[in-house]
Amino acid sequence: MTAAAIKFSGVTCRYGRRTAVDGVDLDVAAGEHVALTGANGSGKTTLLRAALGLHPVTSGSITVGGRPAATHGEWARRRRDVAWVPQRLAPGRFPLLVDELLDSGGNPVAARTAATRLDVAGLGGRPLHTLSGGQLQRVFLARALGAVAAGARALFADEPTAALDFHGQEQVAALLAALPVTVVVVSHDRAMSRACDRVAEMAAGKLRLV
Ligand SMILES: Nc1ncnc2c1ncn2[C@@H]1O[C@H](COP(=O)(O)OP(=O)(O)OP(=O)(O)O)[C@@H](O)[C@H]1O
Repeated sequence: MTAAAIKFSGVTCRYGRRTAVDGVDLDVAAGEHVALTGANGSGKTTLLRAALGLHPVTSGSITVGGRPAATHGEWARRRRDVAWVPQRLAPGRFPLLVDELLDSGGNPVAARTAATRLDVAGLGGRPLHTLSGGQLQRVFLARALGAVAAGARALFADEPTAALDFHGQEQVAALLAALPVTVVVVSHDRAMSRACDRVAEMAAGKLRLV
């Protein structure tokens, strides 16, 4: 597995007439770990979702390992290349079970090993919407670690420790720090920022390096 460089060039995203991400340029080197911080509503989630094709880019471009994504096949590859830990469960999803989610990352054995490490191994038969916030974050992370084992070259995580207890925050920061892939993690958690190589801060849709 080789880590992938990620390049955001002049990325602008809108919700209707509201600009959420405003001309963001960010180069993340292969294997680098970047913490993305900034006030609530400053555009962090939108920026990562845009890189995964979950929100449209109004202008600019995002490449992973030098590859843009435009066609259906290219987006499918992008989602294999970038493991994703979302902030919360998307509304309106059918009642997926924990085991089904873990298996969907591409390496069920690695995902279940990660689930054991993250203390959620016993939840396999439960529908996702019945989990607590912290349990759900651990399950999403276990799935993403399965995706990395299956060959993902980067991992994006959106506030993966927000619902975790103090021990969980330290555990997840250490786990992400040890990953040999490129990591971009949205976090308000200082332990996570310290564990990263670099901190980038967003303010009102724009990015500045700290
Ligand atoms: N579905 C949506 N429809 C309309 N506006 C949205 C939507 N999602 C986000 N926004 C707006 O886009 C802007 C950026 O939101 P985003 O969720 O990217 O911020 P964030 O930095 O991740 O915030 P937080 O730290 O609170 O998670 C905000 O002004 C927000 O209100």
